[in-house]
Amino acid sequence: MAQYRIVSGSVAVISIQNPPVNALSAAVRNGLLLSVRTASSDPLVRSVVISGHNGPFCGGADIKEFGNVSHLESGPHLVEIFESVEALAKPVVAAIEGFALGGGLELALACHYRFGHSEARVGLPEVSLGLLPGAGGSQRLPRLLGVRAALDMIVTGRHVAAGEALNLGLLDRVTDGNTVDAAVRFAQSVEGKPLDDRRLGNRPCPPLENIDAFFEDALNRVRGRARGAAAPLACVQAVRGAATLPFLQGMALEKRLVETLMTSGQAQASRYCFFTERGAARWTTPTGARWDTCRARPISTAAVIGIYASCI
Ligand SMILES: C[C@H](O)[C@H](C)C(=O)SCCNC(=O)CCNC(=O)[C@H](O)C(C)(C)COP(=O)([O-])OP(=O)([O-])OC[C@H]1O[C@@H](n2cnc3c(N)ncnc32)[C@H](O)[C@@H]1OP(=O)([O-])[O-]
Repeated sequence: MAQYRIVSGSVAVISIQNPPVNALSAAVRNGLLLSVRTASSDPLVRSVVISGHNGPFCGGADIKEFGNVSHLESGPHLVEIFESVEALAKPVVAAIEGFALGGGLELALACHYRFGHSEARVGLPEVSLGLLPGAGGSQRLPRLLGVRAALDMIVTGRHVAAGEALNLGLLDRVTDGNTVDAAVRFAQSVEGKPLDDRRLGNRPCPPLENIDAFFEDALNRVRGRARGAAAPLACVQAVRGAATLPFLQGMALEKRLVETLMTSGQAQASRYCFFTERGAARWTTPTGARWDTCRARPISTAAVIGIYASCI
Protein backbone atom coordinates (compact mmCIF):
# COMPACT_ATOMS: atom_id res chain seq x y z
CA MET A 1 0.00 0.00 0.00
CA ALA A 2 3.08 2.19 0.04
CA GLN A 3 5.95 0.97 -2.12
CA TYR A 4 9.50 1.94 -1.04
CA ARG A 5 12.48 1.93 -3.39
CA ILE A 6 15.86 3.66 -3.67
CA VAL A 7 16.75 5.34 -6.97
CA SER A 8 19.85 7.22 -8.12
CA GLY A 9 21.77 5.89 -5.13
CA SER A 10 20.38 8.27 -2.49
CA VAL A 11 16.71 9.07 -3.16
CA ALA A 12 13.97 7.06 -1.46
CA VAL A 13 10.82 7.04 -3.60
CA ILE A 14 7.67 6.28 -1.59
CA SER A 15 4.74 5.46 -3.87
CA ILE A 16 1.17 5.39 -2.50
CA GLN A 17 -0.67 2.36 -3.89
CA ASN A 18 -4.42 2.17 -3.38
CA PRO A 19 -6.34 2.27 -6.69
CA PRO A 20 -8.31 3.96 -8.06
CA VAL A 21 -7.50 7.24 -6.27
CA ASN A 22 -4.72 6.23 -3.84
CA ALA A 23 -6.95 7.12 -0.87
CA LEU A 24 -5.21 7.18 2.50
CA SER A 25 -6.73 4.00 3.97
CA ALA A 26 -5.45 2.46 7.21
CA ALA A 27 -3.18 0.13 5.22
CA VAL A 28 -1.77 3.05 3.24
CA ARG A 29 -1.25 5.08 6.40
CA ASN A 30 0.64 2.19 8.02
CA GLY A 31 2.78 1.75 4.89
CA LEU A 32 3.42 5.48 4.57
CA LEU A 33 4.57 5.90 8.18
CA LEU A 34 6.79 2.81 7.98
CA SER A 35 8.35 4.08 4.73
CA VAL A 36 9.00 7.55 6.18
CA ARG A 37 10.68 6.01 9.24
CA THR A 38 12.75 3.68 7.02
CA ALA A 39 13.90 6.63 4.90
CA SER A 40 14.78 8.55 8.05
CA SER A 41 16.98 5.78 9.46
CA ASP A 42 18.51 4.52 6.17
CA PRO A 43 22.05 6.03 5.99
CA LEU A 44 22.08 5.64 2.19
CA VAL A 45 19.01 7.88 1.84
CA ARG A 46 19.77 11.60 1.57
CA SER A 47 16.38 12.74 0.16
CA VAL A 48 12.83 11.47 -0.35
CA VAL A 49 10.19 11.72 -3.10
CA ILE A 50 6.56 10.85 -2.39
CA SER A 51 4.38 9.97 -5.40
CA GLY A 52 1.13 8.24 -6.28
CA HIS A 53 1.10 4.89 -8.06
CA ASN A 54 -0.35 4.61 -11.53
CA GLY A 55 -1.42 8.19 -12.08
CA PRO A 56 -3.05 10.17 -9.31
CA PHE A 57 -1.01 11.41 -6.36
CA CYS A 58 -3.78 11.00 -3.76
CA GLY A 59 -7.55 11.60 -3.54
CA GLY A 60 -7.43 12.22 0.21
CA ALA A 61 -8.46 10.31 3.30
CA ASP A 62 -10.42 7.12 2.63
CA ILE A 63 -14.00 8.36 2.86
CA LYS A 64 -15.20 4.74 3.10
CA GLU A 65 -13.54 4.58 6.54
CA PHE A 66 -15.41 7.59 7.94
CA GLY A 67 -17.80 6.62 10.71
CA ASN A 68 -16.02 3.27 11.07
CA VAL A 69 -13.96 3.66 14.26
CA SER A 70 -12.24 0.27 13.91
CA HIS A 71 -10.91 1.18 10.46
CA LEU A 72 -9.90 4.69 11.48
CA GLU A 73 -8.06 3.37 14.54
CA SER A 74 -6.36 0.48 12.68
CA GLY A 75 -3.79 2.89 11.26
CA PRO A 76 -1.84 5.93 12.44
CA HIS A 77 -3.59 9.31 12.24
CA LEU A 78 -2.72 11.45 9.24
CA VAL A 79 -1.60 14.30 11.54
CA GLU A 80 1.06 12.00 13.06
CA ILE A 81 2.29 10.88 9.63
CA PHE A 82 2.43 14.41 8.25
CA GLU A 83 4.32 15.64 11.33
CA SER A 84 6.91 12.87 10.67
CA VAL A 85 7.24 13.94 7.04
CA GLU A 86 7.68 17.62 7.90
CA ALA A 87 10.16 16.86 10.71
CA LEU A 88 12.35 14.59 8.54
CA ALA A 89 15.95 15.81 8.51
CA LYS A 90 16.16 14.93 4.79
CA PRO A 91 14.35 16.92 2.05
CA VAL A 92 10.96 15.45 1.04
CA VAL A 93 9.58 16.36 -2.39
CA ALA A 94 5.95 15.64 -3.37
CA ALA A 95 5.63 14.56 -7.04
CA ILE A 96 2.00 15.37 -7.91
CA GLU A 97 0.39 13.89 -11.01
CA GLY A 98 -3.37 13.68 -11.61
CA PHE A 99 -4.68 15.20 -8.42
CA ALA A 100 -3.75 15.89 -4.80
CA LEU A 101 -6.99 16.46 -2.90
CA GLY A 102 -7.92 16.74 0.76
CA GLY A 103 -5.51 14.68 2.82
CA GLY A 104 -3.49 14.20 -0.39
CA LEU A 105 -2.77 17.92 -0.61
CA GLU A 106 -2.23 18.04 3.16
CA LEU A 107 0.44 15.37 2.69
CA ALA A 108 2.05 17.51 -0.01
CA LEU A 109 1.92 20.56 2.30
CA ALA A 110 3.84 18.58 4.92
CA CYS A 111 6.54 17.88 2.31
CA HIS A 112 9.33 20.44 1.98
CA TYR A 113 8.86 20.92 -1.76
CA ARG A 114 6.00 20.33 -4.21
CA PHE A 115 6.39 19.36 -7.89
CA GLY A 116 3.34 19.13 -10.10
CA HIS A 117 2.59 17.87 -13.57
CA SER A 118 1.18 20.62 -15.80
CA GLU A 119 -2.16 18.79 -16.00
CA ALA A 120 -2.42 18.07 -12.28
CA ARG A 121 -4.92 19.75 -9.98
CA VAL A 122 -4.91 20.30 -6.24
CA GLY A 123 -7.56 21.22 -3.70
CA LEU A 124 -9.04 20.90 -0.22
CA PRO A 125 -12.64 19.80 -1.07
CA GLU A 126 -13.50 18.62 2.45
CA VAL A 127 -16.18 21.32 2.76
CA SER A 128 -18.21 19.44 0.11
CA LEU A 129 -18.26 16.47 2.49
CA GLY A 130 -19.47 18.65 5.38
CA LEU A 131 -15.96 18.73 6.83
CA LEU A 132 -12.85 20.92 6.86
CA PRO A 133 -9.23 19.98 6.16
CA GLY A 134 -8.50 17.88 9.26
CA ALA A 135 -4.82 16.97 8.87
CA GLY A 136 -3.15 20.35 9.05
CA GLY A 137 -4.41 21.83 5.79
CA SER A 138 -6.29 24.67 7.51
CA GLN A 139 -3.08 25.63 9.35
CA ARG A 140 -0.36 24.98 6.73
CA LEU A 141 -2.10 26.41 3.64
CA PRO A 142 -2.55 29.94 5.11
CA ARG A 143 1.11 29.89 6.17
CA LEU A 144 2.08 29.12 2.57
CA LEU A 145 -0.37 31.22 0.54
CA GLY A 146 -1.56 33.84 3.02
CA VAL A 147 -5.05 34.00 4.53
CA ARG A 148 -7.03 35.31 1.54
CA ALA A 149 -5.96 32.68 -1.03
CA ALA A 150 -6.07 29.87 1.52
CA LEU A 151 -9.54 30.85 2.79
CA ASP A 152 -10.85 30.93 -0.78
CA MET A 153 -9.55 27.41 -1.49
CA ILE A 154 -10.77 25.95 1.82
CA VAL A 155 -14.24 27.54 1.92
CA THR A 156 -15.00 26.79 -1.76
CA GLY A 157 -13.25 23.40 -1.91
CA ARG A 158 -12.39 24.23 -5.52
CA HIS A 159 -9.76 22.35 -7.51
CA VAL A 160 -6.81 24.53 -8.58
CA ALA A 161 -5.00 23.77 -11.83
CA ALA A 162 -1.22 23.39 -11.79
CA GLY A 163 -0.54 26.75 -13.47
CA GLU A 164 -2.56 28.69 -10.89
CA ALA A 165 -1.06 26.61 -8.08
CA LEU A 166 2.40 27.58 -9.32
CA ASN A 167 1.44 31.27 -9.42
CA LEU A 168 0.01 31.03 -5.90
CA GLY A 169 3.21 29.41 -4.62
CA LEU A 170 1.42 26.12 -3.80
CA LEU A 171 3.67 24.29 -6.28
CA ASP A 172 7.39 25.00 -6.50
CA ARG A 173 7.80 23.57 -9.99
CA VAL A 174 5.52 22.41 -12.81
CA THR A 175 6.70 20.00 -15.50
CA ASP A 176 5.29 18.54 -18.71
CA GLY A 177 7.59 15.57 -18.40
CA ASN A 178 7.77 12.72 -15.91
CA THR A 179 7.04 14.37 -12.57
CA VAL A 180 8.72 11.70 -10.45
CA ASP A 181 11.94 11.84 -12.50
CA ALA A 182 11.99 15.65 -12.23
CA ALA A 183 11.31 15.45 -8.48
CA VAL A 184 14.14 12.93 -8.01
CA ARG A 185 16.61 15.19 -9.81
CA PHE A 186 15.48 18.17 -7.73
CA ALA A 187 15.61 16.17 -4.49
CA GLN A 188 19.25 15.32 -5.21
CA SER A 189 19.99 18.99 -5.86
CA VAL A 190 18.75 20.03 -2.38
CA GLU A 191 20.31 17.18 -0.39
CA GLY A 192 22.05 18.57 2.68
CA LYS A 193 20.46 22.03 2.40
CA PRO A 194 18.71 23.57 5.47
CA LEU A 195 15.03 22.73 5.77
CA ASP A 196 13.80 24.90 8.63
CA ASP A 197 12.22 27.56 6.43
CA ARG A 198 10.63 24.85 4.27
CA ARG A 199 8.65 23.50 7.23
CA LEU A 200 5.27 25.29 7.06
CA GLY A 201 4.52 24.44 10.69
CA ASN A 202 7.49 26.63 11.65
CA ARG A 203 6.34 29.63 9.64
CA PRO A 204 4.13 32.40 11.00
CA CYS A 205 1.08 33.18 8.89
CA PRO A 206 1.74 36.23 6.65
CA PRO A 207 0.30 39.29 8.46
CA LEU A 208 -3.21 40.49 7.57
CA GLU A 209 -4.42 44.05 8.29
CA ASN A 210 -7.71 44.61 10.14
CA ILE A 211 -7.87 40.90 10.90
CA ASP A 212 -11.04 41.13 13.04
CA ALA A 213 -12.92 43.06 10.36
CA PHE A 214 -11.65 40.65 7.65
CA PHE A 215 -12.91 37.54 9.43
CA GLU A 216 -16.19 39.17 10.50
CA ASP A 217 -16.81 39.99 6.85
CA ALA A 218 -15.75 36.48 5.80
CA LEU A 219 -18.16 34.92 8.30
CA ASN A 220 -21.03 37.12 7.12
CA ARG A 221 -20.34 36.28 3.47
CA VAL A 222 -20.13 32.57 4.19
CA ARG A 223 -23.27 32.66 6.36
CA GLY A 224 -25.13 34.25 3.48
CA ARG A 225 -24.02 31.54 1.02
CA ALA A 226 -23.90 28.52 3.34
CA ARG A 227 -27.65 28.47 4.12
CA GLY A 228 -27.25 26.64 7.43
CA ALA A 229 -24.25 24.49 6.48
CA ALA A 230 -21.87 24.24 9.43
CA ALA A 231 -18.69 23.27 7.57
CA PRO A 232 -18.02 26.55 5.73
CA LEU A 233 -18.31 28.51 8.99
CA ALA A 234 -15.95 26.07 10.69
CA CYS A 235 -13.51 26.55 7.78
CA VAL A 236 -13.43 30.28 8.50
CA GLN A 237 -12.87 29.63 12.21
CA ALA A 238 -10.00 27.23 11.47
CA VAL A 239 -8.26 29.65 9.11
CA ARG A 240 -8.72 32.43 11.67
CA GLY A 241 -6.89 30.10 14.09
CA ALA A 242 -4.02 29.84 11.61
CA ALA A 243 -3.82 33.64 11.44
CA THR A 244 -4.00 34.28 15.18
CA LEU A 245 -2.67 31.21 17.06
CA PRO A 246 0.68 29.39 17.29
CA PHE A 247 0.76 26.31 15.02
CA LEU A 248 0.10 23.68 17.69
CA GLN A 249 -2.84 25.64 19.14
CA GLY A 250 -4.21 26.07 15.63
CA MET A 251 -3.88 22.32 15.08
CA ALA A 252 -5.80 21.69 18.32
CA LEU A 253 -8.56 24.04 17.14
CA GLU A 254 -8.69 22.27 13.75
CA LYS A 255 -8.95 18.89 15.52
CA ARG A 256 -11.87 20.07 17.70
CA LEU A 257 -13.70 21.52 14.70
CA VAL A 258 -13.28 18.49 12.42
CA GLU A 259 -14.24 16.02 15.17
CA THR A 260 -17.47 17.97 15.73
CA LEU A 261 -18.26 18.07 12.01
CA MET A 262 -17.34 14.40 11.35
CA THR A 263 -20.22 13.10 13.51
CA SER A 264 -22.71 15.72 12.29
CA GLY A 265 -25.79 14.77 10.32
CA GLN A 266 -24.69 17.18 7.56
CA ALA A 267 -21.38 15.38 7.07
CA GLN A 268 -23.06 11.96 7.12
CA ALA A 269 -25.59 13.14 4.53
CA SER A 270 -22.82 14.61 2.35
CA ARG A 271 -20.93 11.31 2.45
CA TYR A 272 -24.09 9.42 1.54
CA CYS A 273 -24.60 11.74 -1.45
CA PHE A 274 -20.99 11.28 -2.52
CA PHE A 275 -21.31 7.51 -2.79
CA THR A 276 -24.90 7.36 -4.10
CA GLU A 277 -24.09 9.82 -6.92
CA ARG A 278 -21.40 7.42 -8.05
CA GLY A 279 -23.60 4.41 -7.46
CA ALA A 280 -26.41 5.94 -9.53
CA ALA A 281 -24.04 6.18 -12.49
CA ARG A 282 -23.59 2.39 -12.44
CA TRP A 283 -27.05 1.25 -13.54
CA THR A 284 -28.19 -2.11 -14.87
CA THR A 285 -31.53 -3.17 -16.40
CA PRO A 286 -33.50 -6.44 -16.03
CA THR A 287 -32.52 -7.26 -19.61
CA GLY A 288 -28.89 -7.21 -18.55
CA ALA A 289 -27.88 -3.88 -20.10
CA ARG A 290 -25.18 -2.17 -18.01
CA TRP A 291 -23.75 1.32 -17.73
CA ASP A 292 -20.31 0.17 -18.80
CA THR A 293 -21.22 -2.05 -21.77
CA CYS A 294 -24.24 -0.37 -23.38
CA ARG A 295 -23.70 1.65 -26.56
CA ALA A 296 -25.93 4.40 -27.92
CA ARG A 297 -27.84 3.18 -31.02
CA PRO A 298 -27.43 5.32 -34.16
CA ILE A 299 -30.36 7.64 -34.84
CA SER A 300 -31.44 7.33 -38.47
CA THR A 301 -34.83 9.08 -38.46
CA ALA A 302 -36.50 11.65 -36.24
CA ALA A 303 -39.97 13.18 -36.04
CA VAL A 304 -41.04 16.61 -34.81
CA ILE A 305 -44.37 16.84 -32.97
CA GLY A 306 -45.61 20.40 -32.86
CA ILE A 307 -48.53 21.73 -30.85
CA TYR A 308 -50.43 24.36 -32.77
CA ALA A 309 -52.41 26.66 -30.57
CA SER A 310 -54.88 28.82 -32.45
CA CYS A 311 -55.25 32.29 -30.96
CA ILE A 312 -58.35 33.38 -32.93
C1 LIG B 1 -8.11 14.40 6.45
C2 LIG B 1 -8.58 15.23 5.30
O1 LIG B 1 -8.51 16.59 5.68
C3 LIG B 1 -10.00 14.99 4.94
C4 LIG B 1 -10.79 14.42 6.05
C5 LIG B 1 -10.11 14.26 3.64
O2 LIG B 1 -9.15 13.97 2.98
S1 LIG B 1 -11.69 13.90 3.14
C6 LIG B 1 -11.49 13.40 1.47
C7 LIG B 1 -11.11 14.53 0.58
N1 LIG B 1 -11.05 14.08 -0.81
C8 LIG B 1 -12.13 14.27 -1.62
O3 LIG B 1 -13.12 14.86 -1.26
C9 LIG B 1 -12.00 13.73 -3.02
C10 LIG B 1 -13.25 12.93 -3.37
N2 LIG B 1 -13.12 12.27 -4.65
C11 LIG B 1 -13.29 12.98 -5.79
O4 LIG B 1 -13.50 14.18 -5.85
C12 LIG B 1 -13.19 12.21 -7.07
O5 LIG B 1 -13.39 10.84 -6.79
C13 LIG B 1 -11.81 12.35 -7.76
C14 LIG B 1 -10.71 12.02 -6.79
C15 LIG B 1 -11.67 13.78 -8.31
C16 LIG B 1 -11.73 11.35 -8.93
O6 LIG B 1 -12.87 11.54 -9.75
P1 LIG B 1 -13.19 10.45 -10.86
O7 LIG B 1 -14.41 10.94 -11.59
O8 LIG B 1 -11.96 10.14 -11.63
O9 LIG B 1 -13.56 9.10 -10.07
P2 LIG B 1 -14.84 8.84 -9.14
O10 LIG B 1 -15.87 8.07 -9.91
O11 LIG B 1 -15.28 10.10 -8.46
O12 LIG B 1 -14.22 7.89 -8.02
C17 LIG B 1 -13.67 6.60 -8.44
C18 LIG B 1 -13.85 5.67 -7.27
O13 LIG B 1 -13.02 6.13 -6.18
C19 LIG B 1 -13.81 6.32 -5.01
N3 LIG B 1 -13.23 7.44 -4.27
C20 LIG B 1 -12.93 8.66 -4.76
N4 LIG B 1 -12.37 9.43 -3.79
C21 LIG B 1 -12.33 8.65 -2.67
C22 LIG B 1 -11.86 8.85 -1.32
N5 LIG B 1 -11.29 10.01 -0.95
N6 LIG B 1 -11.98 7.84 -0.44
C23 LIG B 1 -12.52 6.65 -0.80
N7 LIG B 1 -12.98 6.38 -2.07
C24 LIG B 1 -12.87 7.39 -2.98
C25 LIG B 1 -15.21 6.62 -5.53
O14 LIG B 1 -16.17 6.32 -4.53
C26 LIG B 1 -15.28 5.66 -6.72
O15 LIG B 1 -15.49 4.36 -6.17
P3 LIG B 1 -16.36 3.28 -7.02
O16 LIG B 1 -17.68 3.97 -7.29
O17 LIG B 1 -15.60 3.01 -8.29
O18 LIG B 1 -16.47 2.08 -6.12
